[in-house]
Amino acid sequence: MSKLLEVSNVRVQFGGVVAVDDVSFSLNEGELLGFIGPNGAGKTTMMRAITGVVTPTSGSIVLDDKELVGLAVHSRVRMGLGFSQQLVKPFRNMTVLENVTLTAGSRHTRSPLGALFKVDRERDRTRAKELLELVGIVDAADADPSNLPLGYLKRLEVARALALDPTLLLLDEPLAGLNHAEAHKLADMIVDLNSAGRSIILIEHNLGEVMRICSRLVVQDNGNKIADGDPESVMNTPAVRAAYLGEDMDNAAA
Ligand SMILES: Nc1ncnc2c1ncn2[C@@H]1O[C@H](COP(=O)(O)OP(=O)(O)OP(=O)(O)O)[C@@H](O)[C@H]1O
Repeated sequence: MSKLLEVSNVRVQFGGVVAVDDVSFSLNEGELLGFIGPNGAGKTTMMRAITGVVTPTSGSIVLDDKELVGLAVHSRVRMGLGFSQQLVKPFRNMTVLENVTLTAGSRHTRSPLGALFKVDRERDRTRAKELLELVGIVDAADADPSNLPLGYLKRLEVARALALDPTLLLLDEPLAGLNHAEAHKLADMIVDLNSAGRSIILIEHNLGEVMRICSRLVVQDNGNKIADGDPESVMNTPAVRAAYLGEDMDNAAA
């Protein structure tokens, strides 16, 4: 299996806080990797280092044999990176379909204005509709996102990430705030995306779903990587159990 992403010795420091401390891991093509750890472990910071929102103090991040560090976010998106954020922030003055259409249009241009002009392009609309069908919210295509429940918004966020047609999809807590049935359904959808060939890194606190769907886990605690391997042996690692002490593992896995 060939390597798609290689993160080497990445360190991110905010003033006196070392959020990510010399972390290395890799992702093979076609993998669904769970990236987990307790609150404040530095997971989102690592994701932001990969997307380019934060700049590592040191280290290297290579996607498809190309160094990402130093490149702007839009360049990384063009190179095949797609991501959904922890906090869902759709454009509220547009319908759900327009939100995804606009993102699909932004694949063709760097300028937000250019993307706006492309909003009516039939090709992007058709693609956007397909994606809404894929994530199961096509019934809300004409709705204003501000009227939608969180379960829909989370799936809208995934559809927007997919509109960029990424080689590597980074999902930051897509299941957060969803009830058991909604989380299960969205997790199944993530599996489907992966089965269709999409490589995925899933940052998630819902350990039950992570254990169910991921083929490998990387665990970060307090900025350090403490485990990397198959889900069962990782969760049985003493360092991982200790990291989650204080968090109720049974609750986390519920
Ligand atoms: N922009 C920032 N400026 C200063 N400190 C930050 C910044 N972003 C994150 N941190 C700090 O870095 C550490 C790691 O935070 P991060 O959000 O990456 O953790 P996390 O594992 O994603 O947490 P959670 O699971 O709670 O979302 C925390 O101590 C946080 O306060």
